[in-house]
Amino acid sequence: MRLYAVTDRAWLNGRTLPELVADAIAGGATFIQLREKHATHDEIVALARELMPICHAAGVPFVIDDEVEIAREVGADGVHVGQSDTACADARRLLGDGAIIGVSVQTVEEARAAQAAGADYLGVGALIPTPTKPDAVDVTSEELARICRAVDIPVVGIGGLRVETLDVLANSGVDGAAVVSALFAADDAQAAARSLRARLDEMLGGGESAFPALPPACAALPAVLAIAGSDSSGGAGIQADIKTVAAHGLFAETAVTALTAQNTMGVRNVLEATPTFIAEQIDAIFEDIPPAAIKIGMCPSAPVIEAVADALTRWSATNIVLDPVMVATSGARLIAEDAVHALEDRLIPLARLITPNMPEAEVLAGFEVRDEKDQERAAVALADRFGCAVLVKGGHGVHDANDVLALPPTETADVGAGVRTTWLRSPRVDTENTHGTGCTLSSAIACGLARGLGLEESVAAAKSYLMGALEAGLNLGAGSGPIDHMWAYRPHQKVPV
Ligand SMILES: Nc1ncnc2c1ncn2[C@@H]1O[C@H](COP(=O)(O)OP(=O)(O)OP(=O)(O)O)[C@@H](O)[C@H]1O
Ligand SMILES: Cc1ncc(CO)c(N)n1
Ligand SMILES: [Mg+2]
Repeated sequence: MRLYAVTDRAWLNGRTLPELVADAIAGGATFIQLREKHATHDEIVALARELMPICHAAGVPFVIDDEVEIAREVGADGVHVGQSDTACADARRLLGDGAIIGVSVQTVEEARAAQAAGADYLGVGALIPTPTKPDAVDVTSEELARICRAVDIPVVGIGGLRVETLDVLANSGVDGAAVVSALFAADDAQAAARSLRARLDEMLGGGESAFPALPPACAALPAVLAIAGSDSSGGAGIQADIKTVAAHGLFAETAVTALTAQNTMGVRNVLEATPTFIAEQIDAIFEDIPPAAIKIGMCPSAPVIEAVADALTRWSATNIVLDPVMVATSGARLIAEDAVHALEDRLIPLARLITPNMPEAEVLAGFEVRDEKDQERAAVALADRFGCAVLVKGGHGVHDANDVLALPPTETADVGAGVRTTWLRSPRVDTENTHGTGCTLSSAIACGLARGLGLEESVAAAKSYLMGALEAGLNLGAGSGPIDHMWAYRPHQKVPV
């Protein structure tokens, strides 16, 4: 609960709240509260449904201010209630033991009463005069310290907190800071979150404070199926897929297409599964736990591709993200020359989204893809040709790691228009350790789709997740090493690269 972000749409300036929340999380926000004082019931429900998957994709709890019924309706992780809102005990009765319930307090007495009523954390403030309350310091830093000493549950300070005023929390015993305009009025919410996190970790000690984890999985946990090759090094392939799906709090199922003897320096051998055995794996899965989304990775030969395509057609599978794996980061080929046609004729037509890197886009588009202009041209050409969405990834580019997403009319519901493109931009993380980034990204996108996110939001959330995994700075192996799929669950301490 180190950096607790309370949403406010007052300063959107052309951005969307999901974009701002994804940026805040990418910058280090660890808890999101949707707060809407004037929106209608339906507007709050719609906003919650957009924000929840983005939070859960990064392992961040999502609560709603005051609206207990809506929290129950959308399955939010909990609520935050004030002294004049629904009582904590009533909220607990409505939402159950697994919910996270926060209470606003201003005195030791209110704090003790909230803890006794079952609160999981407290919000204490306002600590700093704010533009809306220029003369009100409802709680002094001394009273804040007394409240922290009086209870055993986490406490966040709130009210007028920004990087310059965080010192008011020093030595108080709080677990974190709740901020509003410092994040949502900032020109760059991700940068603002980074600055706030850095100051808070410096002041309160690095790492995450103890805080209720996400509620236990509900019975209807969405399943994501990965049809891919095993990477013995654990960094890419089916291993990366399983880790990514688990990190998103979803249920991973797998159909293995091949075994590779591989490490960060290369692939020394490949053992293909038989087409029959691949079909048997997929049939077994669909007969029992049908997946909400599917990620297809390494399919090393035409017979394997035919078997996968036949099985997915047999099951009328949808929400398919196809990563057209051709070459590993180490440079080893992962598909037979003659299999590319089978990929184009049988698998791509089944996909909702394909995610070629630049070399793969070059093979599929039939022209050079060396810069962002080529990336966009290839994405549009492939979306036009196959009628699916196309994400041409920019990891093999020269400058930043910018990916371009081409959306066909079927994704934009704007049938009159042609293919629309949008860029997912991120700074290039200064690391050699990028093994499995493509596998991880495509699986994370499938997780977004499995949670009911739209395609653009799924790609944006997946990109944020991937950035965290890269920035964690894992440094294993003598070659291009793996990334940290579990970064969102670790204390936010940089692993020295
Ligand atoms: N150093 C980096 N910093 C930030 N993002 C990166 C970096 N390298 C790759 N990416 C991102 O990782 C994703 C995968 O891109 P890339 O082009 O590496 O795919 P790939 O070659 O299929 O990866 P893989 O090695 O898993 O096959 C893209 O979103 C890309 O922008
Ligand atoms: C098994 C497997 N699938 C995909 C990739 C792509 O990186 C890899 N290196 N290994
Ligand atoms: Mg790849």
